[in-house]
Amino acid sequence: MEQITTTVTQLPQTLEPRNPGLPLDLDWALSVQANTSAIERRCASLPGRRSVKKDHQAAWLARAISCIDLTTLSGDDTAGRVKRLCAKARQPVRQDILQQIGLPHLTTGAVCVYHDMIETAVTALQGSGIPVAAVSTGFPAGLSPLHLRIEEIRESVKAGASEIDIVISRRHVLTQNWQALYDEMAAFRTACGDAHVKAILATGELGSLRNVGRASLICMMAGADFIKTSTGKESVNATLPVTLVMLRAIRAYYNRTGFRVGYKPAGGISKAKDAITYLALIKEELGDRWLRPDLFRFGASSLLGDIERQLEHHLTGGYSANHRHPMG
Ligand SMILES: O=C[C@H](O)COP(=O)(O)O
Repeated sequence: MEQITTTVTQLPQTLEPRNPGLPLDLDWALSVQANTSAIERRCASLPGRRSVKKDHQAAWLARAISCIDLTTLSGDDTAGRVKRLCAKARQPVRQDILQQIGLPHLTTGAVCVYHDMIETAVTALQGSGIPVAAVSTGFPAGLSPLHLRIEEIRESVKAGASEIDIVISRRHVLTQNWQALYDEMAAFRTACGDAHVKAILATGELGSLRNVGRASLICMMAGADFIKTSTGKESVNATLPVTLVMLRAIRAYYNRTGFRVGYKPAGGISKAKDAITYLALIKEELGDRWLRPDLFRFGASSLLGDIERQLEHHLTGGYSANHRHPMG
């Protein structure tokens, strides 16, 4: 596969104007269809067809690291675990490896935590420029009262989160109540203020790829900065078919409005080779501009460990044991 051309250190930070959203265009949303068998065929051919040449592997893996929202979302999270995670975000790979690949200042894209851990993460990341993302709005089910979900966003922004990962009400999609979905998303966006908002669709619970495509468009119309597949807690999380549908919705939205919305697959992505497959699909569907942390993130708790092992293998020829790459 062709090399990623710019190195991570040369990447500009956020350049994009924020997506301001549009009035709800129901005709457009309802025109979205999804040919499931064609989508599945295209995705099935992808991992075998795309192979990254050895020389380019380190650049692709480094790019993947720069796009990780390094995540811990467990009921037993502690300040100690979050601090260790933040140290890992600051220095995701052994320093000698970072030196060898010429990226001594490589960091992850963000750290993603529950509300209670925001202040700990903000303090631990001070001076690094790494943003803190908080999951919000009654994550993962999103079934608490709307005014409390909105208040939760405000509290998380006040606590220092600069990115808010909201969950949509799946029932609005399942009952085709697109106006309610649009209004909810618009209210979440307003509550976020200057913080960027990622709309988690929980695609494994939306019933069909067509619903995924329609919900993607509606959330973008209501001002989402990113659309994200999953909470990581559904029984089916990020998949390539869902990714293809969401990327095409992002492309359609860009073609019509000129605004670039970001994409975040999340849940169950734990292997370096899978990360490269995702990057390759983004490159094919949206182009290089989307392969940067302001427009692309992996939501992942254990992907970094495997990438670190693969980088080490690439540079030394040997694999280290998993326990040498603890996450938190
Ligand atoms: O948003 C991130 C996900 O919750 C992480 O899921 P994971 O633990 O399967 O990597």
